[in-house]
Amino acid sequence: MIIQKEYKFYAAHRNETLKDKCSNLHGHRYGVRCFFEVERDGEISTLFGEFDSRMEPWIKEYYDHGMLINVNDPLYESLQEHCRRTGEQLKMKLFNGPTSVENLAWMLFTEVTDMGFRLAQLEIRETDTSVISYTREDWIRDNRLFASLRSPGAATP
Ligand SMILES: Nc1nc2c(c(=O)[nH]1)N=C([C@H](O)[C@H](O)COP(=O)(O)OP(=O)(O)OP(=O)(O)O)CN2
Repeated sequence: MIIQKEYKFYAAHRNETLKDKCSNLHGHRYGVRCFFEVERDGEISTLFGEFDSRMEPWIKEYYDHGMLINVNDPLYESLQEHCRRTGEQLKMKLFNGPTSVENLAWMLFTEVTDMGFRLAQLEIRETDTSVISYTREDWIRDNRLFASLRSPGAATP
């Protein structure tokens, strides 16, 4: 059985590897739709609130009103320097590669799995017109790819 739950967060990012408008610092309202695989145990399976009580604080702490940033992006060095100089603590979610929605999907799939939930699929909406569907098979394939490259697509927090 599948339970769908939807979450959202607002974050800044840029994709410095794309030499177009996407390399400008900008923001999105990211939509995250989770497809949780659950087993019925009597009247119900997993309470909706069990998902929310893990997912909502996580998204709020690590993603919401933060900045997704590739540690290899020269901007990251400048932001670190800014934090050192001013003492400000900017919320940055670190990626070991471009902050593409594909890498975001891998990162979120890994984190949700680490929480103990079993995902069949994630859908990530970046814009009004662009949504990616990321399945368990995609995640397994990416894990193999990143292991062979010895460099994960995204860093854990
Ligand atoms: N495969 C991917 N393609 C693109 C990604 C991505 O992560 N994976 N990201 C971007 C940009 O970051 C961009 O912010 C979104 O681009 P785009 O859909 O072109 O933006 P629009 O303003 O045109 O959105 P509309 O909703 O169509 O107005 C680009 N591609």
